[in-house]
Amino acid sequence: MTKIKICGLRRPEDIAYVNEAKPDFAGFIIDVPKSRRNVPREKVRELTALLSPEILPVGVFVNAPMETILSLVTDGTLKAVQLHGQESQSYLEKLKKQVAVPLIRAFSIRSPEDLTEAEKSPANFVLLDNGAGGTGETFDWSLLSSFDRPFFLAGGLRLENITEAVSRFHPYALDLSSGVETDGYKDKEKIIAAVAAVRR
Ligand SMILES: O=C(O)c1ccccc1NCC(=O)[C@H](O)[C@H](O)COP(=O)(O)O
Repeated sequence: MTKIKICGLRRPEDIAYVNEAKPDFAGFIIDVPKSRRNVPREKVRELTALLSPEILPVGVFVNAPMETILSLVTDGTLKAVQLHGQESQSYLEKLKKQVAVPLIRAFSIRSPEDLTEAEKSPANFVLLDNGAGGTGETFDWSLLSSFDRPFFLAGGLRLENITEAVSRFHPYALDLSSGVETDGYKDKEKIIAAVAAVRR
């Protein structure tokens, strides 16, 4: 069954919402000041401590120093890591040798060549997204027709299009952020409805 990740959690209320909805993954945008969903690394520990143990906390990083990631993985704060910047393949391979948690590499999909790159990635999972992340916009899904590895589908997913996304592409997981927000904040009812729709 397709899994679901709710990304961009930053308040204790957001954690209460996901604890009720029970998605598979909860994403935290860590040390990315340009994002309105930014959570400083010191606060991530407080938030993940409130998270229900069956939900996997994922740290989302943009060109972060590797030490930041290592400290949050080795102390058990994060159970998966998503690289959403311009991290090189050697950075990813070095990190992979040092952590035992799954690595998710994000790709911005604009052309068939982007998908070819994603297919070759040494990451445990790839996440196919639109733009730099958290844009609330889909990419051209028709490009996905021959994509051939398990993937997280991201970018502009919301209640109105997740059923189509699951039935057309059978992704490993869906990743939602803007689509489960109202006025820039996570919306409990939208989160609950999205998780229920994917589980159906
Ligand atoms: O959400 C952000 O603000 C963000 C900023 C910088 C890097 C990544 C970011 N989000 C990563 C995610 O995994 C989002 O859930 C994904 O891009 C989908 O976002 P949306 O289109 O808003 O559903």
